[in-house]
Amino acid sequence: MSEQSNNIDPRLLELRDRIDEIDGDIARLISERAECALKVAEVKKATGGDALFYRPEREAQVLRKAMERNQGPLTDEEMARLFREIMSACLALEEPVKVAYLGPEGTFTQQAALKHFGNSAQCRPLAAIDEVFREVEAGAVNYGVVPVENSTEGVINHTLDNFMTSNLVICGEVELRIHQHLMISDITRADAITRIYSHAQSLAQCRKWLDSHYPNVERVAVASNAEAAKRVKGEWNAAAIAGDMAAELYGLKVLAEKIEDRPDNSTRFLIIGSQAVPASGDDKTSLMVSMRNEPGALHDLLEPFQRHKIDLTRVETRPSQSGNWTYVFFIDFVGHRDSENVAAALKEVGAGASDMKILGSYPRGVL
Ligand SMILES: O=C(O)C(=O)C[C@]1(C(=O)O)C=C[C@@H](O)C=C1
Repeated sequence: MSEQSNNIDPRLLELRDRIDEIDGDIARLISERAECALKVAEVKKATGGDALFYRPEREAQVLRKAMERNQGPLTDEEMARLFREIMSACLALEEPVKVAYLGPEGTFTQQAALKHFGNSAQCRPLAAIDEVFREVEAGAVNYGVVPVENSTEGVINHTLDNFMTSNLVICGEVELRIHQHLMISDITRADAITRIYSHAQSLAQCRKWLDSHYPNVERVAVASNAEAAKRVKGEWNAAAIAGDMAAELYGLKVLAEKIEDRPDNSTRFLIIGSQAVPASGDDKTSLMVSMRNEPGALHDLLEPFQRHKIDLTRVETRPSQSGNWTYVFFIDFVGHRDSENVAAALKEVGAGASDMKILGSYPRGVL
């Protein structure tokens, strides 16, 4: 026995033996679970047609159960995160899911993709939101991840506009707490910063902090936070505002942490795909409606939701691409399109609208 293990407290040795035993049990059970997933894949293949290995509604149920069952001491979120990874590995055994996200690597959208699909998914960065839509439409990937709204800065219009012309459906949502950091490279002189790079939304989310700490420094908007981090690598007088992943990916040093003006700063992302998702038991629906431009039109549009006791979670207006002074409303509400009250409300809204498109019903974000 080494000198070191001679000195170890016997209580610690005993506890570690117990942990080894438990790990053995967990490993056996995970393997058993993976065997089950393989059998599920066999059943799906035997059913024929377009076998759907990834099941968003089932995944949401598994994660919710993991949280409900949890008795501590781990938090419900930690427990669900562990199950998220187990399920991601099981799905990869069945068939790896291919996901495109708004890149480059190191963006918050990549973080959202990993949070939603786990580390066993095959994730690929694309340069623009339109490209993510296009790759999913072309079938080059199974799903796409795009940002849709930020709690400080509002909607990402580009994503909403894509839905006007796309036939893809929303299959899920992910919410991410966004922490912005000021970062520099190893050649940057921290006392000589004259330029700060970031995405326009991130610069806006840190406006007050920048006003008080770097009032005279030029703020340069670039295509993404990861792009900002990349640029800083070669510049001695520049800093970037980006998240943890970008700092790690480009080996940057964080000079100031969590500089976002609002501590509850978060971004919502959508999972887009080509197949409608059945009800999971706790779902949301997104809708796109165009209305004639008349007094009371918005009231008439929203009235059926109130009558059928449906909770609206968001109403957004965008100018229509087809004509002057017509508007398109993006509406999110609680409930699945197959449930009775939602189906009834949708029928009435559709009858009163000049156009209506259901963008999808999908499980409410669990993690
Ligand atoms: O239940 C299924 O349909 C499965 O394929 C199993 C499983 C899981 O590991 O629990 C794996 C992937 C699906 O996305 C959902 C759940």
